Amino acid sequence: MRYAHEVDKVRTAERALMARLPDGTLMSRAAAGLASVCARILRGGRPHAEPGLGVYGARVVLLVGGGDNGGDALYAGAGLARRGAGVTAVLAGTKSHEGGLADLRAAGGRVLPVAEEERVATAIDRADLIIDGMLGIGGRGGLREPYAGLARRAADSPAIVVACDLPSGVDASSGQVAGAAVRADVTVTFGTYKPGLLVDPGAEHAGVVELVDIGLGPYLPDPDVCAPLAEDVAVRLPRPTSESNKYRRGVVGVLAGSETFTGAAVLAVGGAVRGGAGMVRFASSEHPVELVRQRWPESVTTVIGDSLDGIGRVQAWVAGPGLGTDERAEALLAQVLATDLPVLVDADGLTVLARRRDLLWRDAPTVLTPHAGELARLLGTDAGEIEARRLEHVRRAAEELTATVLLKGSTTLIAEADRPVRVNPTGTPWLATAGSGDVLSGLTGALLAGGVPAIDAAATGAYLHGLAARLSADPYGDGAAPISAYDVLDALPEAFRTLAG
Ligand SMILES: NC(=O)C1=CN([C@@H]2O[C@H](COP(=O)(O)OP(=O)(O)OC[C@H]3O[C@@H](n4cnc5c(N)ncnc54)[C@H](O)[C@@H]3O)[C@@H](O)[C@H]2O)[C@@H](O)CC1
Ligand SMILES: Nc1ncnc2c1ncn2[C@@H]1O[C@H](COP(=O)(O)OP(=O)(O)O)[C@@H](O)[C@H]1O
Ligand SMILES: [K+]
Repeated sequence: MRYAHEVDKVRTAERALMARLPDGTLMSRAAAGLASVCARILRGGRPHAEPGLGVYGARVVLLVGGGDNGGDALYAGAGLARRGAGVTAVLAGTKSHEGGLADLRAAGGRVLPVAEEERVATAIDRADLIIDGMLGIGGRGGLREPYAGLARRAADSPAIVVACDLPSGVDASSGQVAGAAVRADVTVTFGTYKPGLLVDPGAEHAGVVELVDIGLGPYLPDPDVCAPLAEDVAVRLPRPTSESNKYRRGVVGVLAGSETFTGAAVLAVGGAVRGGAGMVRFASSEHPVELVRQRWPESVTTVIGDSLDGIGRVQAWVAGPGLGTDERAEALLAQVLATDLPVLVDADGLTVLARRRDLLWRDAPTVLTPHAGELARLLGTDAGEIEARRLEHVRRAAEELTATVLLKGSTTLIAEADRPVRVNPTGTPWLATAGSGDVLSGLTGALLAGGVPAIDAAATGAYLHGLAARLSADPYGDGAAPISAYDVLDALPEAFRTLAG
């Protein structure tokens, strides 16, 4: 698991640790870690695997702000200068870290005030590697000048950009980017991950994130956000044993599709079948039932009117994809939510819930899987607001709607009240294709029916779904192609095997 802490918690932990150490110890640990990652990158090591030019003679530019983030960059630059790099520090703050500046000078580094615009521009344009040390966890809001101009210039330079602690302009606690911000190829972060490095839009600005241990671990409280690694997800996968039969593995009820929308039902049932359900019971009107029966003969289908009576026993429900939003859909959704079973609500089901939030007052687990537009309807705001502050909104939704909320998008977030928000690390932008969300709901429903707790089912579903999409869009890791929701379904067995193996 990668754990992330908000700024106030990082500061409290840093204070506790600093009180036990000689002055400057933490900064020198941070700077040493940063310098060694930069040296590795210059030599062509991971996470930049291209043949490197080496540290000796490399042109390194430090963008130095007025706070401790600038101090880290100056000390790291001094370290690189001692290994033979040509280091230029661009001083952009109203002041600069004195110790760091003295160390850089002593190591033979060059110093340029930001006001020397032409020389600064030339240095940035010719750099092999740029260290962004303008703002760290002390940053607030979008970058102001002259930082914003330096960030733009760095973006146009062919240099590799390495952010110190976090890309300047990214809000450390939320991932919000309110204006200009640095786009890094690599971010070297200290002590713990910051939520803004894992959650978009910040995550996208951070590139590959490397954590440097500065000894903060014992002083950190519970995390605010975490991103599971493959092994964290693998242990939660339900695996059939010799004791298993189709009922014990979990029966999923899928309430989806309508005379107008049939594809969503076929995909959601497919997600449930490929998600490892022992059995899928599909309830809908005539046309979708006919199509599901043809494509998934292994499912048990029932044509229903406006009642679910006679469907048979299930252990969890998936309700909503293609269901429509009329009174019948509302009545059926109400019946599903009146059960004492785990229920996942998606798509049209969420639109119905936006006008019938009272249906969420239940004791059994409820998982909601909105995209930003659907969540906006549920919370009475607009999608742009949700996208800009995804973390805040997914938390608010989990609390107000008393549900496990999986917010889809470029980084999928999963929230449940009083728990760290989980960030899904898999996926690809190629997944943004019609119908892929229906596959996710079926798949997650199968995990719920298999007895996986709601937050783990949602996190495992999102992980497998994103992995399947990646395996299908870019099977050899050498170039991606467009995929359909069906391709994601077809890649699910391989995603399971990859994860379990
Ligand atoms: N406190 C510690 O123990 C450690 C701190 N470290 C470093 O210290 C950093 C935090 O240092 P600071 O607290 O000095 O804060 P920063 O260096 O992040 O920046 C603070 C300064 O930036 C200005 N500023 C804020 N937002 C701005 C904006 N949008 N545009 C322009 N200027 C803006 C503020 O006025 C303030 O002067 C960490 O990110 C990390 O890099 C590391 O050395 C590890 C140890
Ligand atoms: N920019 C993106 N990068 C990566 N994944 C994305 C992006 N945009 C959307 N997705 C993913 O694509 C899927 C789309 O689901 P959804 O919006 O429900 O579509 P549909 O309703 O057509 O099935 C979700 O899993 C979502 O997380
Ligand atoms: K920075």
